[in-house]
Amino acid sequence: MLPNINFTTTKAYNYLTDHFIELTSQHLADLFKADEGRFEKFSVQFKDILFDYSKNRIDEKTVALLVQLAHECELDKAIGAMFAGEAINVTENRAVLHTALRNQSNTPVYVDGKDVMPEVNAVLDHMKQFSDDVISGNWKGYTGKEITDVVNIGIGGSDLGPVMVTEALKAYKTRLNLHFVSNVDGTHIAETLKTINPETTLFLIASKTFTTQETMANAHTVRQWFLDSGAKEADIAKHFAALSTNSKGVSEFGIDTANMFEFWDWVGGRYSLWSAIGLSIALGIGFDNFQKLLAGAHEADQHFKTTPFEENIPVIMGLIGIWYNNFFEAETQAILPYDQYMHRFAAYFQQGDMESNGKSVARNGEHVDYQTGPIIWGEPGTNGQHAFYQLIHQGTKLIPCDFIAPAQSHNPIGEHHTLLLSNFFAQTEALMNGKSYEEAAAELKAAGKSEQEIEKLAPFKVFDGNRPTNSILVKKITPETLGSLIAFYEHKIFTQGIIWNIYSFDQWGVELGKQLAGKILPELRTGDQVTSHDSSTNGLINQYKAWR
Ligand SMILES: O=P(O)(O)OC[C@H]1O[C@@H](O)[C@@H](O)[C@@H](O)[C@@H]1O
Repeated sequence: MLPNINFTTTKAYNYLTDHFIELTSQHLADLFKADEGRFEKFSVQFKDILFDYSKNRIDEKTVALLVQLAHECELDKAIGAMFAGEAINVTENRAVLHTALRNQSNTPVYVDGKDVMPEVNAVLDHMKQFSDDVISGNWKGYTGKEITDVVNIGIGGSDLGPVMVTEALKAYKTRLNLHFVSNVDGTHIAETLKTINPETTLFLIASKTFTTQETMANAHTVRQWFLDSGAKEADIAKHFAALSTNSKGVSEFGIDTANMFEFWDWVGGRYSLWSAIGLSIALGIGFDNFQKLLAGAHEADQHFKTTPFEENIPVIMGLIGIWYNNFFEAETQAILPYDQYMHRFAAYFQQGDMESNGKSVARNGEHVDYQTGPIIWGEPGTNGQHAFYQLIHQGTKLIPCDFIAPAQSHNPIGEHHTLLLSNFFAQTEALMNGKSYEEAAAELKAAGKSEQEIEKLAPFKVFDGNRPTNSILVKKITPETLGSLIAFYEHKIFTQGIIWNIYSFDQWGVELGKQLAGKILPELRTGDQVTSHDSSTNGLINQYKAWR
């Protein structure tokens, strides 16, 4: 059972409200000047990951009160309930056990009295054997040729994780070329089909439910394309595999259940890259590396489960997020990886975070009267610097940012990585310190500007600073560190969901779009004028019919 506590009624929340007033008058740069030990105090190293949260608008009292808040909200109990396989996804009556998928220590994990580890391990063995076979060329297509290309067809959680991870770990690429088709827009599949050969392509139909409209439409299109190219029904077994919880749906589609990689309803879609949904990852970077990814996540799980909150990276990340979301009224959170390979990391956690904590009904069924999940966004540095950092530095909104960078590059070309990292360090420093009027004026003077020009220009060159950031410096982006990093973000989301007293593992909001599209689809199939909606929707549909 999850606790049911309105965090705004806790003692800690009350203290934090007063403390917030004290603290907002202090500039971050002054907090650093006043305390030489700030970095040591507010940073945690976990293996090859250094999490520095000292450039946040916090002091020791803030951290103590936030930790008290976590205790009052019974976060420890909630963590225990998740790892123990309790049905904490209450609205779907399901356990939440992505942690069991990477439970490399193999201790039993029970769901309804049954240990799930034997099944988890059996699917992992199947994935190993299959991916080894395909990568080695042992697995042949219907004309006897080796597989060269793998197309993953899936959307949302059945797409974003594998895309993000295979991009982030491209340095570990096997000989297979990966493609991902998600959008129901025919352009996505059409453009992919132009680049592949049916004789040497393996299609992975990735869908937890095996009913998702987009995925089914794309799957049927490729199946037809495959048969039209000259293959027979019997050849499908050599070119199609399914990653799903729905074995009935898979066999009805015509995929041999021997080529089905199963997972279970206790794996949430947006937490499923660790499951059979990760088969494209195993094919793309090799099974050993996939297993290292799981091992890295498992280590982060142990850290989350056993470390006191004061030293617990995902708990601190979550609490600091709450500090900005609920006290500073920050609406968004930027994730800024200084690593080109991680260019889909923010997009991945857009789903991870926003689908999990984009909720407004508390666990007691009542509407919340406080803010919940933030808007997540971001792009890799340094690209973002030349696009939207202007607003982060000088806009009117407070945007807490996570800066992530590896100390070692997989591509150490010339001075590139040093240049990249100089930007990484400089940005968080500048966001913290800002630039005073006097400094701006002095710079203009040094550039030879007249007193009059200085007076005119200096106000625009002032930076308030005091803008908060986390810095996550990792030694290198390896499968292990990436696995840990993803798990930390997952547990950050969990921590916040517990404190906001919401259910983080359902997604009823997504269902609405599916229902509405299902209602309009039959209307689009005829040429008849539509009058059943509001005037805007009718007008748009009728104009579409006139133009198509
Ligand atoms: O894996 P399937 O079942 O196709 O779902 C794909 C995606 O569908 C969406 O509507 C959401 O529910 C996501 O959480 C999910 O990842």
